[in-house]
Amino acid sequence: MTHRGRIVQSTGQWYEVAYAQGDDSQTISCRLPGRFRLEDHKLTNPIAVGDYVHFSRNDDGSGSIEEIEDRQNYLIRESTHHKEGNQILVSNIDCAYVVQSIKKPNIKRGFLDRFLVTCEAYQIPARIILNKMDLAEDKDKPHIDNLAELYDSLGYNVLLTSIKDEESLERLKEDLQDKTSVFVGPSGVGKTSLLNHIEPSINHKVGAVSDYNEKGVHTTTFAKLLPLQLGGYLVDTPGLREFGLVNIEPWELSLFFPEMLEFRQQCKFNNCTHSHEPGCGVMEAFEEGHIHPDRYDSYLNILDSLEND
Ligand SMILES: Nc1nc2c(ncn2[C@@H]2O[C@H](COP(=O)(O)OP(=O)(O)OP(=O)(O)O)[C@@H](O)[C@H]2O)c(=O)[nH]1
Ligand SMILES: [Zn+2]
Repeated sequence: MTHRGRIVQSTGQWYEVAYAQGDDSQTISCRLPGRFRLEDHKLTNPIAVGDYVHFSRNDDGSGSIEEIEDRQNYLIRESTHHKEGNQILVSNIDCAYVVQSIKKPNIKRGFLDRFLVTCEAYQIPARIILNKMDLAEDKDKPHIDNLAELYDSLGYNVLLTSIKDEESLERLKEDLQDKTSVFVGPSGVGKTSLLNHIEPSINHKVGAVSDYNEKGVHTTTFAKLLPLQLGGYLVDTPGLREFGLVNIEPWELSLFFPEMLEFRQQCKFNNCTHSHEPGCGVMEAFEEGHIHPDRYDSYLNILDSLEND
């Protein structure tokens, strides 16, 4: 007889699997039998935190993983152990939140757009958190409103938060309920602070540099799923900062800009990069004001980095 559960943590050899036991949630340490082989040779791990699995119980109280369900999506990073290949960091994510602060540090549009492209490429729904709203002055507000309007119109919900504004945190909690979510964003924007307010039991150190040990050496860390009292999980993975755009060809980039989809079909060349080609539907749409100049600018910047890779 097998049971269904979800991997919430891993040491590389053992997998902690959470499963429902009546109304409660339990965990069991499981091993992955050697017969599981990598089918996709670009990946270095056959199983990842976030995977839904079926396991059987052993006499000693441990479990054996019998089956891994197909993944809805996953985030990868280039493996640090293997020269080639990517490691799945975490799978089955319902929503990725790109966290930025409106001040200290300022909003980084480049980071934001790059990350949204990554989410589109990995088929992970994305939302945006603009944090530290308590630092906004009256003169900043029109700019913030414009930004929120732009990204909302592209299908990325924008949440305005401050750890000093309880109401904004309640809205965020409602958003997170019963979902598996991940927070990403530059250093210092308040990711840890937000997590601590949402789930005080997590109690991470604010301002801690979690990615590196005291000597500044990168430490290999596996992702974890932190259960939320309100239902759902938050992904805790320091390695997320390094993850970038893997395997995107320059001509594909516009597939991940929702506002370009309609216009790219009108391009004369089907491998058009919308940067210099004649008969380009995207450039025409930009000139007619259908694509925001800042987004087109981000597009060109990312294209440039893909072409020079
Ligand atoms: N004014 C204000 N300060 C905040 C807010 N949220 C976080 N901070 C402060 O911003 C600083 C950085 O917060 P962290 O939570 O460590 O930021 P982080 O994004 O987790 O940073 P890394 O761990 O480096 O990625 C701390 O001094 C927090 O107290 C907010 O809403 N308003
Ligand atoms: Zn084009």
